[in-house]
Amino acid sequence: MKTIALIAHDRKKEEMLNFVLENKDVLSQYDLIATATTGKIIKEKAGLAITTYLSGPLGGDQQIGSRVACQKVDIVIFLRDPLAAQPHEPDITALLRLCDVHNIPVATNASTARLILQSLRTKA
Ligand SMILES: O=C(CO)COP(=O)(O)O
Repeated sequence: MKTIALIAHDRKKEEMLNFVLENKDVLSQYDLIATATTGKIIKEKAGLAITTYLSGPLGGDQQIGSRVACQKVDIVIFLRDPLAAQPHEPDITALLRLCDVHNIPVATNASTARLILQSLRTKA
């Protein structure tokens, strides 16, 4: 089964939850992984099974980056907050870089994420 990583910064968590609820039918067919707080919200509010890693500022982006480097992640949906500085900015940059290194589709906003999921729907 293919794996999708879901990550959202604090001010993007509501948008992520709405996106997940909107696409629950597709997402439920994939293995889902997430950083801690994002995953907890998705588990509790959308009722989807999801493997969680550490919170982003504590190393979660790096953990997911290592899964990307090991070719264990097929799609990354990372709703970044472009208007707030993050203490772990280098980890975020590293994760996005690894997606490019390994040619993994990565969405950093909800519109792109919707387009990617649309392509999964047409494939199915
Ligand atoms: O900070 C994050 C991504 O950089 C997300 O971490 P949380 O899902 O734990 O809030």
